[in-house]
Formats: sequence, C-alpha cells, structure tokens
Amino acid sequence: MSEPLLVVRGLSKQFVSANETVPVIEKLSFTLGQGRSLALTGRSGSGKSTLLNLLCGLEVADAGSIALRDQVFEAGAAAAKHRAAAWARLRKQHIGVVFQEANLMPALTLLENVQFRAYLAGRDPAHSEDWLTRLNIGELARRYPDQVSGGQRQRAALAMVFAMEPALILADEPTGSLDRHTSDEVTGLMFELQARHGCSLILATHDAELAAGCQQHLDLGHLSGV
Ligand SMILES: Nc1ncnc2c1ncn2[C@@H]1O[C@H](COP(=O)(O)OP(=O)(O)OP(=O)(O)O)[C@@H](O)[C@H]1O
Repeated sequence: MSEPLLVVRGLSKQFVSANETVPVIEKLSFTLGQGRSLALTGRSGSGKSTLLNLLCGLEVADAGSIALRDQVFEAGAAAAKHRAAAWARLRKQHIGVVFQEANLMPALTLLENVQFRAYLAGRDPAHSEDWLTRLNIGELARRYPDQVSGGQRQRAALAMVFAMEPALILADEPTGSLDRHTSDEVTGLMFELQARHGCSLILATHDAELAAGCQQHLDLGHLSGV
C-alpha cells in the first residue's frame, strides 16, 4: 500500500430542511493512497456529490475527520474561518475539482482559463495549450466558454485540472456529457496522468466500466443500506 494521501474517519453529514432531517453520509471511513484511484458509486441521491464536496471543504461535516496531505480537519474542532482558509489553500494548489458544471471564467478564453489555473497553483502555464490539444480542443483555445459546447467546456475544465498538477483530483461524473469515444479518451488521459504524476483520483460515476478501471471502490448505496 502506498503512503496514504487521504484518511477519512467516522465522517457524517446530514441536511436539515424545514420539516425533515436527511442523513446522507453516516460514519464513513476509508483511506486512499498516493497515486491510487477510487470509484465512488451508488444510486442517485446516495451522497456521492456530498462526499466530494466534503473532501474539498465546500461542505462541512457534522462528525468525523478528514486528513489530507499535512492537514487534519476535525468536525467542529478548528475555528470555521481557519478551516475555510486551509481548504481554500488546498483547492488552489493541490485539489483539482471537475464537477458536473464546468467552472470556467466567462471573460477568459479557454486557453487563458487553463493558464490562469496553472498560474494560481504555482505551476508553469507554458504547457496550457498542449493540454487543450491533448483533449482535442486545441483549435478552440482562443474561444470564450460561451462560444463552445457543454462537452468542450468540460474538456477545458479537465485541461485546467491537468495543468495544475494536483495531488488529488475529485471528479463528479466527469464524462457525463461526453460521447463514448471522447469519454474514453478523457478517461484514458485521467488514468495516464494519475500513473505518470502519481496524483490520486476519486471519481463519482454511474458508469460501471469506468468504475471497474479504478483500483479502489466505495459504494455509498451499499454502505447506507439502500
Ligand atoms: N443542500 C441540501 N439540502 C438538503 N438536502 C440536500 C442538499 N444537498 C443534497 N441533499 C440531499 O442529500 C442527498 C444526497 O445528494 P447528493 O447530491 O450527494 O447525491 P448523489 O449521489 O450525488 O446523486 P446523483 O447521482 O443524482 O448526482 C439527496 O437526498 C439530496 O436530496
């Protein structure tokens, strides 16, 4: 087993709305080694997106702890402001997030989006155009996000993540809006990057083939007994 990058212990999260409490993640524990990939599966509503949000600090857990690189986040322990700042630093430099909606800056071209993401993470932006080319959108580098399709935006979002050379990639249905051929290419690239740069990968997916390509598997539907 490689050195652990991420150690999750007793993690719980519930949502409280006007008339009900929805327990989503209950006492979840798992470890992900450096350079390993983990498929996160489970039926719709089983908590995949919620867990990814917890793992990058966009949601706060009710109980448990998350240890990532040299940081330990205990639910309720550290001051919220300190915790938010530590998560923001991790997201800027070490966690690449690819969620269902590609999060590009509308005033920047695709190339500028990738360059800016690399720059923010302290990486050399010189390879940005290569990443767009490898994702088959090199010819769209100088277009703005609203001048390309949803699938092309998603590939640009992946180029941004690759250009920042993260320690951990969190991907929520990253190939959901792509056709099978492009999806296979993008997935291949993700696994190649993982192998070559030793970054770890957590993929929330409904795609059994994609899940089977990962080294570890966490089925949230199974864990919560649904
Ligand atoms: N902000 C919120 N307030 C209340 N309930 C929420 C909130 N966010 C998510 N939920 C509920 O938490 C549960 C888990 O949602 P989540 O989006 O994590 O599921 P998922 O497994 O990612 O689903 P899908 O596969 O459909 O994307 C669902 O029942 C959802 O309705």
